[in-house]
Amino acid sequence: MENKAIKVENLTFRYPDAESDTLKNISFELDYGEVLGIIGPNGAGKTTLAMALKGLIPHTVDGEIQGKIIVDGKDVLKHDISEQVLNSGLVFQDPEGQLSQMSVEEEVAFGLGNIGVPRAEMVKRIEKALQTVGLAGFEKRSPLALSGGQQQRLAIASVMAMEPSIMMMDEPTTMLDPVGKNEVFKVLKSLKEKGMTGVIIEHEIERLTMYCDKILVLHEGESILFGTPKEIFSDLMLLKKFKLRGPQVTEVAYEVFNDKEQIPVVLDEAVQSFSKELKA
Ligand SMILES: Nc1ncnc2c1ncn2[C@@H]1O[C@H](COP(=O)(O)OP(=O)(O)OP(=O)(O)O)[C@@H](O)[C@H]1O
Repeated sequence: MENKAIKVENLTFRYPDAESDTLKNISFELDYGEVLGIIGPNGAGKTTLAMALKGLIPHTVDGEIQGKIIVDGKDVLKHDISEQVLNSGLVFQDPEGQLSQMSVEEEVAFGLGNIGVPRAEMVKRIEKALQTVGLAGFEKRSPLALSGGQQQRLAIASVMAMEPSIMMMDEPTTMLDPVGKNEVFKVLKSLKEKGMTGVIIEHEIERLTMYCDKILVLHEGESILFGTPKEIFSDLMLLKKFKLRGPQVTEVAYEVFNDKEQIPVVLDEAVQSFSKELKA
């Protein structure tokens, strides 16, 4: 039996008064336990797609939508937004903008209260979520007194505690300094190891290759490429056609290796390929 975490079929969307479609006939599937990275230039439609997967489109953001979106077995276009909260959690770019409560533990509790999680269960979930993102011991602090990386980890904990079947993140590290970025990527890596199903919009291609199972490349609202990081990033010529770059190791290796089948897309792989080349 077919059981996909996400199934998108011929999704087309147009904002009210827009002259053209922002999403054009997009189709892809994601299995449970897989992480999808969405990349593409500014204005390609990445955030719009994330909002559609989450059900914000069309339930809170208006527009003309066609096609099918099934997330965790539910038809997003037919279900009310309140049901989507349980389905998929969304972490945004701006860490401070998504925090509103007085203390770290209240921040995590807030969403749980909204979905009616009983008190005892809430305490357990808060502890587990803060532990996972490395914020145990910060329960009583003000979210606003945290660093950017800590704030974003708190935002992730708040979403995680709701136990959504799919975690969605829209550029969760873009506004962070290198230390904050590393902190968040470490958390994402550990969530991935725990079997998280996720969707992440991210500009840091090097990072994406490390923990995404699939990559979707959007360009002017169209899904131009979909596949494994290896399939997508080793074809540099194709990426360049759409003004995208590959991981740095791939770009360097492309100049060195004749056998394009052997082009690495992650650092570990590159080290192996280069040492083999040097020995040859
Ligand atoms: N509410 C809206 N009404 C009309 N057009 C919109 C609206 N929101 C976004 N758009 C347009 O839809 C297109 C896709 O925007 P979107 O934010 O989804 O792209 P993106 O790939 O996430 O870009 P970025 O990388 O800059 O965040 C853009 O042309 C944008 O101007």
